[in-house]
Amino acid sequence: MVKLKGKPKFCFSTLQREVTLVKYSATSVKGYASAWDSVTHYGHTLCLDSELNCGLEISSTNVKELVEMVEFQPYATCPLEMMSKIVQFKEVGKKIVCVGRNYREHAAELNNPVPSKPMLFLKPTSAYISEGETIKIPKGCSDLNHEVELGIVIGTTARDVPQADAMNYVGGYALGLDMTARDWQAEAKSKGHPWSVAKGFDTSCPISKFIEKEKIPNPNNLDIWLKVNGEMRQSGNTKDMIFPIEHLISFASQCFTLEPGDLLLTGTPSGVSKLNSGDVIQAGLADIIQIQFSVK
Ligand SMILES: O=C([O-])CC(=O)C(=O)O
Repeated sequence: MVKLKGKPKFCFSTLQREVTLVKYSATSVKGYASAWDSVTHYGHTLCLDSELNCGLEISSTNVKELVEMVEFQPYATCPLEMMSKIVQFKEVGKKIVCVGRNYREHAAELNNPVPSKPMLFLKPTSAYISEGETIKIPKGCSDLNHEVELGIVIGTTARDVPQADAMNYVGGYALGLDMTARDWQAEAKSKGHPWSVAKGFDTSCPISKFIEKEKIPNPNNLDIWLKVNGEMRQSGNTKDMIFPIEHLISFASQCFTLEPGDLLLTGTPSGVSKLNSGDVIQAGLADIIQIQFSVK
């Protein structure tokens, strides 16, 4: 049991009820919790002690102490109900917005020009698979490629947001693969057709579980890598993105209303290569998360 010292000072309203944010420290994360609610928030289940309306019982084993009351945080304008929902972004999100050619070396390896503004395309959410499921080489595809990417999970509805405010709309992150039928993409490119089939087929978006926003203080400087059968194929850093996260969110929000749970995939570093049935893909984001998928 962790007890708050003194009276809560900072309150804000959610759709449900008035809550107070408190800050607690843990060995690995810092999180925010409501003192009068029982919510799963950033992966920690927090329960109100009914006797002490300033008390919190935190079920996570590594929470050490309550640090302080915190001031109103812009991202907390997302109602707590919604915040706990975006952890389920695969279920609640309505779209996957992808960015093409956001790393110079990747544009060069496929002989593509570097874009002067973000190049966006969409995948359907039916493309999602989670660990334990298999990437299926689509029938008729003879050149399935991996593209590892940092994903941004939108936390709050974003429309025409300026770059300076863009990070306030981030709810969290995920590590994703933008699986690409390269032969189908090449054919579409040559005919001036869209990439929907080459990029949006079933199982074309293997994705990690939700990563808490707090775990990534600077998403614009993160090692990102991918191995096939234990061999490193892609090894990059998000600092090499042509358009950083703030730019991408701002730009994308001028094209589409970004809604809570939507995913923005930020482009892939160089090293993409052909996959075969039986291959095993491992990918990682700094020391934050690793994923594994097999190909069939
Ligand atoms: O298929 C491509 O090369 C475009 C793309 O998605 C990326 O650059 O991440």
